[in-house]
Amino acid sequence: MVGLQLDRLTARYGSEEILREVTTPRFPGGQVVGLLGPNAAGKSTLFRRIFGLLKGGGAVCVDGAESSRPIVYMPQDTGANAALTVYESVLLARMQGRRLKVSDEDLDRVDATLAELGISEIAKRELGNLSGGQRQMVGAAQALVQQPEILLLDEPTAALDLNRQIGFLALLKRIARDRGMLILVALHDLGHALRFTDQAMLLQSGRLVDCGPTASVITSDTLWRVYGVKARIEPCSRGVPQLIVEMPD
Ligand SMILES: Nc1ncnc2c1ncn2[C@@H]1O[C@H](COP(=O)(O)OP(=O)(O)OP(=O)(O)O)[C@@H](O)[C@H]1O
Repeated sequence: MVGLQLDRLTARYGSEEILREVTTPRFPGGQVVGLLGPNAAGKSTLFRRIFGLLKGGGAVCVDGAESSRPIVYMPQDTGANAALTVYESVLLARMQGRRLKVSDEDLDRVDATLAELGISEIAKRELGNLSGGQRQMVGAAQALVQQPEILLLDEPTAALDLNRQIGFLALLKRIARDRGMLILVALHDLGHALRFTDQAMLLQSGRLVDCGPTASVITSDTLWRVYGVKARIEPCSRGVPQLIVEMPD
């Protein structure tokens, strides 16, 4: 099964150093790993660096991959080519790096991905006419249809309503477990992170300040230190950890 480990990764924009020697343990396939941290902490930059869009020091170590291009990245803003339908855009994403000839398996995979994400009914709509949430789901479909071994998702739930946020994150957890995929997902909702991620990486000003099982990373102490928020974590009646935020004075 695939694994990913980051070894002293750095990245800069011009002369400004953004990532400062980010080193992690090996994350194995089958897990969902939350990438957490305040605005401008460097989450998107880390994804770009892992995916190879940015160069820098250190190493992205992938082991156990079966394909030559195991990583797929869904950026925060996936953009929209208005001339394409949803179906065409997802098929186009599927064909990236493959032979030009579309097979029945490719078409089946597009259908299955749209169905899995609950967006089959908008397959024939043009991208330019979609709502923000619909566009975000299509972006997720474009990423998942490629059947990556490692998937990097940058705030994939930011435009989704509560029902779809929960449905989508639960789906990610199932997909990771069932297909042995490693999913790294940047999230601002720490309650969702507690519920849906196995491990978490917490970034602050380009440094990894904590990494490990999510419940050990999201604590009253780190919330105060990193986010400046007073909060406590308590299990609900079903034992699921809940984040209870205190109002600022
Ligand atoms: N193309 C760029 N050129 C120069 N600086 C950039 C560029 N992209 C991002 N930055 C800077 O790098 C830092 C990290 O940005 P990044 O987008 O990685 O943060 P983030 O943790 O994803 O933030 P957010 O939660 O707000 O999306 C910020 O200070 C940002 O202004």
